[in-house]
Amino acid sequence: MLKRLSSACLRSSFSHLSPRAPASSCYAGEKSTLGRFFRSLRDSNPRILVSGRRVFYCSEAGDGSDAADAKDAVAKAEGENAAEEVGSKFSSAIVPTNPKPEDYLSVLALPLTHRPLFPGFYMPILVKDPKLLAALVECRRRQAPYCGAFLLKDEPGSDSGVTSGSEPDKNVTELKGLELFKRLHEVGTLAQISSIQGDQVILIGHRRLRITEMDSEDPLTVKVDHLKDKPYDKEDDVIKATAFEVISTLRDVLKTSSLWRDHAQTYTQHIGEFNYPRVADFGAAISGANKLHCQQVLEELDVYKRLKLTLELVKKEMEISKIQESIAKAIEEKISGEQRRYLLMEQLKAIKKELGLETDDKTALSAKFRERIEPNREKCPPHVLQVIDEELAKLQLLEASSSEFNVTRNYLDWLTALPWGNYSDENFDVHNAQKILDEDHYGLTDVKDRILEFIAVGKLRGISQGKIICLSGPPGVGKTSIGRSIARALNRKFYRFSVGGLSDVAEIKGHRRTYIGAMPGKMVQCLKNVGTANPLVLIDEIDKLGRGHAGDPASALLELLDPEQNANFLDHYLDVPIDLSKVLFVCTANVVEMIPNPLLDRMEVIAIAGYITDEKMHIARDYLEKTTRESCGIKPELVEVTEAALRDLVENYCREAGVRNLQKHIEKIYRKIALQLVRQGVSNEPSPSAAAKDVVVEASSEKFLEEPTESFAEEQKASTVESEEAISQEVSETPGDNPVKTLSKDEVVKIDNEEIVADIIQETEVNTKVEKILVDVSNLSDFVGKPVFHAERIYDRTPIGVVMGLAWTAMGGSTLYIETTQVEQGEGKGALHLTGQLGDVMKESAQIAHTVARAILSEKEPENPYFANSKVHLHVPAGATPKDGPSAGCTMITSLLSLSMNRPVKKDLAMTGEVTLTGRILPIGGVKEKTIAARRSGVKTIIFPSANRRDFDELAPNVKEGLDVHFVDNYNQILDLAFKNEHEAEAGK
Ligand SMILES: Nc1ncnc2c1ncn2[C@@H]1O[C@H](COP(=O)(O)OP(=O)(O)OP(=O)(O)O)[C@@H](O)[C@H]1O
Repeated sequence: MLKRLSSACLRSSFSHLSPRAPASSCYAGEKSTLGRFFRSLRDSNPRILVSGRRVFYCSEAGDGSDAADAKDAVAKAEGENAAEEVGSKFSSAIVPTNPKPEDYLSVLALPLTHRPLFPGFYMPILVKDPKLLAALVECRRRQAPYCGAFLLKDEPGSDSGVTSGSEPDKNVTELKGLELFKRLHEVGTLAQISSIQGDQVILIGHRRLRITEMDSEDPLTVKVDHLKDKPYDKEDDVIKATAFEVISTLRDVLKTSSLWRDHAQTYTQHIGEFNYPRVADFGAAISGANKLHCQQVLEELDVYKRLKLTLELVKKEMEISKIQESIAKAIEEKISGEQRRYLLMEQLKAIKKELGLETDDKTALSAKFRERIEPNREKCPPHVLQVIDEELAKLQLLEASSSEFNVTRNYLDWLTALPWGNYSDENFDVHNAQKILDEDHYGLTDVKDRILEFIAVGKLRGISQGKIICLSGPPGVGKTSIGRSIARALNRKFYRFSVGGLSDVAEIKGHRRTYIGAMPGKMVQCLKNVGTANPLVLIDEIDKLGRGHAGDPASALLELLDPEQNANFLDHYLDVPIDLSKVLFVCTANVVEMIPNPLLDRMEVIAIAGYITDEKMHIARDYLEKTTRESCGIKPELVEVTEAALRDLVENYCREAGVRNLQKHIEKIYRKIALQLVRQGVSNEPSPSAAAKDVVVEASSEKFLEEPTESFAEEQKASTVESEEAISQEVSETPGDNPVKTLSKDEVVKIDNEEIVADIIQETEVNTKVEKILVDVSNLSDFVGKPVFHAERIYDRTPIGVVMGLAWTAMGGSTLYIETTQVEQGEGKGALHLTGQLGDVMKESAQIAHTVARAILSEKEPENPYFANSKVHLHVPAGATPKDGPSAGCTMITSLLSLSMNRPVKKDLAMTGEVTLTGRILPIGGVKEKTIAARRSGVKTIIFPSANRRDFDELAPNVKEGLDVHFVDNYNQILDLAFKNEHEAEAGK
């Protein structure tokens, strides 16, 4: 409680108690306080201490002298005036009228919740019980202002006594009579009621009391015995030493704890005479010890023991104050460090500003934006300049910490970062472009021609207009990489973004600026990124565009791509029209049919069908192998992949339309080769011996530089000889029979050191015997494993009822079989059963085929009732792959006829074509893919619809080479081709 009392509170209390003593006098410095303290201890005999005009009163001197004696002493010491003053002070603090304190044998019991009251000390308490308060007021009025102050015991079961300063009992005021009596500690203090203000009562402790019995209940009055300290020898050394130790510890604590200083100052002015018992009480009273420990001190009547108890308390306090000091110091250091930094930063800012090195944030920002736009001011459209100027003006008016400031700053950042009117110089040199395109890609003549045409038009017009080219084809045919190559050929910057799965329009058109974290769309990001207004933008996977709830991205792309609209493309974030008409857009797709129609309508589709074996061989040899070898860091002379191995790889391992899988296999081969080479000890880094030689040269040449002495030649000679020795040592240490060039001393001196070492390194490298790694058909499986099994060609010679068809998928073309077999036969049992995950169109196509086959059979063999009486099962392997489309119509008819006529079809024959009910053959798509797939499967004869002749004729000669292709209008023609046996065929020829 004492500790918790603020010094201000105490000050006010004391100034009230001793009105004549100036408040400031209570706050003398620490030195004077301790000085008085020591003096009072040294001069412990006089009971009244006179210090200047200040008088300290000891309420209960060790020998029981009273206040009247004190008054006399003061009168003697200071004369009348001083006596008067003391008297007036006494009248306001303790009223020494009859009866004397020791006459009080029955007193009002005042419960103290926090700490006991020590004799000679003040304690303000709050009395909430109105009856008790009235009784106290009455006591004062009756000139008998004494009561007993007793510490309240903790409620049984609570542990609040263990920790000092714990929450006081909430219901102390509710304790009355016997209940209260039982809760009081037996030993307490006779307290003078100094003043009562409202419910605040100020007590001054006088002497120790012990309760003997309860006198009356409400308010509680108790009968008491007055206690005296046990007699002790004032000259006893042990007591003296203990007392001094208490004092010295107190002094140490006072040094560190300002809180204690306040307490000490306050009490030393009012405590009066210091003797040993009083020192003990003083230490306990001002310590922050737990109330039970303080009560122990109060109850102890043996002075030595009391001193010892107090010493324990103050020592503990010392430790606490040390910890407090270290905590305070650490925190202070931290805070002062931060403050110092802040202060220095502020100073730095001010200095920079003063020197004109840095302006404030806003001005610096504005200057930065202006600087950015200045070089482009002429090229920048006026409406954009106007917006920039307006925003810059707005920025100056905004508070730097406001959110709008940030929005404006970000906006300006984007606006000024765009390459307004900044175009890269285009390459209109067709030959150069052709060279670049050929450098990067084999074949792809359609794409390359289209790009060259584009350049030619640009050259004639003087400017090139943005166009949308769409490259469609199976994966891995080089759509994305040719895009990059086109950009290089045109000398435009390249930017690629994929719209696969994109469903948010904001990705393309940006968010409105008002949203938190708003960003411009992909196109604006692209322009900022590339820094030119005419880049080549590759929009990948346009056929996989998502469809989201937040608008339709396809429509947003339309605005972006359409040359009619994109001259004024409006991004939501930027909110100023951007001219995208100079941008060249290249889109890629696997399936053109999946591209939204309005988009497709604006594109120029170039189909890349896939590669045949020869093309793949070229690509592998001239492009993939080269780049992979370089990326693996392998020198060409160290490895050889034979033609046969490469062909084996292409035909048996990588049979897909594109070359991505082939690329992966080649990478696999080269990775393994790299490992083998490293194991053999070949690396591109200099060998350790070469490194050692480097060191020798470095050391010697440094020496030459540092010490250009007269005897330079000799030194050079000497050091070179050294290096020569080192070199021959190194080289001779290398294993094997490498010929080592031994240099004579004269030679060495003549030639520059570096040259020698370079020569030797080169020679050792050349002479290092590295076995060239050969990848052949025989060891190909060591590098890429066994060839994967391809089920594409199931039959070497198709049995009856089985015919090979040609199909088109997003992965390229492929061959497939149509199989039919008879399930059962009987009068009128004719039916068709279909399996093989066929789509609706294919099912219908099968029904048509059944009908047409029946019609043809009845025409060819009128007496054959096969279809009328047989249930036929038609299956298209592989059963797990969904299939659809009408192009297998003619294959199905052929298969059904083969079954019904019990004749196999011609060997190595494949066909494709939609059939009508009347037997006419309609055109199909994917001629190139299908032809390539047929070649892959070893087909010799292909039947295509006549309408596809043009498509076939356009194919490269190497694709067509060696194929016997027939074009048909009517199914009857197929019948002739398919079932003509070999002899007939040869006779026909
Ligand atoms: N004609 C070619 N000449 C040289 N390299 C080629 C050729 N075609 C493809 N490549 C190489 O094949 C790899 C795969 O090509 P790319 O990634 O461009 O395929 P893609 O058609 O875009 O596939 P996807 O549709 O899956 O995106 C690239 O490393 C590319 O260089």
